[in-house]
Amino acid sequence: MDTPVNPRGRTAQGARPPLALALTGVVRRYSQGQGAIEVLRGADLAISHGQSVALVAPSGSGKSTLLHIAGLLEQSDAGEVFIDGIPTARLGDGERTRIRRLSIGFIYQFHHLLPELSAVENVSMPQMIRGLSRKEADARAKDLLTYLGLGARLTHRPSELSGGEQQRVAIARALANAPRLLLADEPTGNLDPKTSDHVFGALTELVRATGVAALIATHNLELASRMDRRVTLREGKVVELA
Ligand SMILES: Nc1ncnc2c1ncn2[C@@H]1O[C@H](COP(=O)(O)OP(=O)(O)OP(=O)(O)O)[C@@H](O)[C@H]1O
Repeated sequence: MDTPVNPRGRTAQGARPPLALALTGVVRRYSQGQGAIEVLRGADLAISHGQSVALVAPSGSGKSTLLHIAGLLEQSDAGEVFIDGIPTARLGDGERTRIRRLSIGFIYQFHHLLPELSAVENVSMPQMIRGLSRKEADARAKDLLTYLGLGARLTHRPSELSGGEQQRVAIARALANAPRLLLADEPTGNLDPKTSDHVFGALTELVRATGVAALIATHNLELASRMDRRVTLREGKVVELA
């Protein structure tokens, strides 16, 4: 079943606000050896503001590809990606980077924190890039980290934190600029089951508290059941799950 998408998320009367994310007819091919594989073959997906969606699909089906395209980290070969109603396919790199910085938070499986910076500095950095003063950025970073239970770890560097703590810093960093859309690629994939449950709990709580729209790839069905919707990838298309 293909999801019918009205990318700007409006009713016939034009009353509703734009969707946080809409993908329409997204195609992505990679050359492999002599030939090419088509990973996404006209994928459609619409996510409203405040909605959380789990992406549960087999390894190699294209989850990371879809997330990278939705996060404007990668270009599609065809189709359109609307962020907050803005079509992005024809934008240049500078404009795509600007939208990404303003509107999108990304959490990776491996936290990708800067090793030489403390927890607070890692979370302050994206805010300062956006133009906030160090004082304002640090204040928000401390609030977020404390909310995530890291109040006693603010000045620790990543190497001084556990895997679960590092991933909570990565969650705080992704939400630091109050994005409209949060994308996460197996955010608890490298954690043990108990830590994974704890980190995912913190993530879902923060998603609810901030009202950010979220698309989270996970192999964990129990964690996926806590999201508003579940989707999968079948033959390069997004399919809604029960
Ligand atoms: N840069 C690339 N060049 C060539 N092929 C690629 C590239 N990136 C991904 N692929 C291929 O596209 C397919 C989908 O990859 P992708 O990483 O999106 O899958 P995934 O569902 O995220 O997998 P996993 O759950 O194992 O991380 C795979 O067959 C992969 O080999």
